[in-house]
Amino acid sequence: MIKIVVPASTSNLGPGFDTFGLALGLYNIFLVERHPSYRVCVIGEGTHLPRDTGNLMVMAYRMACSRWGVEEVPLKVIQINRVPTARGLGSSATAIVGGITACERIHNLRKRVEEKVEVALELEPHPDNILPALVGGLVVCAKGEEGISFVKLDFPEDLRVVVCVPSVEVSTEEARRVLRGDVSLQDAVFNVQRSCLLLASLMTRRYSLLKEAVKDRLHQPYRSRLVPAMYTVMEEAYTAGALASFLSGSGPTVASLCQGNCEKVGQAMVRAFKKAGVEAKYMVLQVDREGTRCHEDTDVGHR
Ligand SMILES: Nc1ncnc2c1ncn2[C@@H]1O[C@H](COP(=O)(O)OP(=O)(O)OP(=O)(O)O)[C@@H](O)[C@H]1O
Ligand SMILES: N[C@@H](CCO)C(=O)O
Repeated sequence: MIKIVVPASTSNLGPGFDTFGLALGLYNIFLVERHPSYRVCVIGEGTHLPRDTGNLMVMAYRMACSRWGVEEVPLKVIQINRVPTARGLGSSATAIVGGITACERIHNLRKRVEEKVEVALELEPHPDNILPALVGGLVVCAKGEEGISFVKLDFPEDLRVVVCVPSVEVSTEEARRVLRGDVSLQDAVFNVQRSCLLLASLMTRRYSLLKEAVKDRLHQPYRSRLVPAMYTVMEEAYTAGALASFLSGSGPTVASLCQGNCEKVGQAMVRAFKKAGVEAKYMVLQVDREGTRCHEDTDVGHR
């Protein structure tokens, strides 16, 4: 049996829409072995997920087999999910990366990251959750005619990510539908400035700049109507000592970067959601620096 461990991720980080992704120390585990027919068992988050070939992990496995010219063998998959689904924490990316990695391992292939991303993009067209799930750390990515370009950067070790996960679900599809197809030059410039400032302030540890650097005009203003009290939750996080606060991916989770005060920030965000009538929970997470890892023929413990 092969154990594939894939990290959750938060993407966009405010202004870097479809560009920035950060791997988180929260994992979905896929236990995989050859089997006479496809079988999927889901433990933990997402018990509603399909148990057959309609499961995204299996779809990704089959897609990789087809693109890489190997004959698929049916799999038994046990998913141990810790990443909440439809919350902007890259759950679908873990499934896609899990399936592609299963193909690589089951069929003894060695593929470059770029080749894996190419397959993944057929199932999820934006790379900002896929790449951190694969390689870990803070990833800057760009999709072009020649394929994917990306750089993995070292995220400051002293920062934690406090994620506040509300009980409401928002699908990525819905959260992309509410966006505008065109943007003004002013808004484009606003986001370019802040995206660059965000990377510069993280790389030089100038944390006092982060609050300005995570402001966004391309997606958060439109998504705020899908996420009750979104801006209030961010404000309360700042009051409690957060350095930066933004919508995690397409939401509805709100993520805050903290150097200290993690519990205080988490509790403040939960209270703000509650005031708006929404139950929520928080988690204090490290950044994952390794990305997807595999253990073969091991005694499978639950990580
Ligand atoms: N762990 C998983 N295993 C298998 N399929 C999944 C998993 N997580 C999500 N999916 C599938 O991905 C599809 C798209 O999910 P969606 O983008 O709405 O949520 P998400 O990926 O959990 O959210 P996000 O990417 O914002 O974290 C869902 O229909 C679901 O079937
Ligand atoms: N960049 C994507 C991430 C989806 O999780 C979006 O914001 O729609």
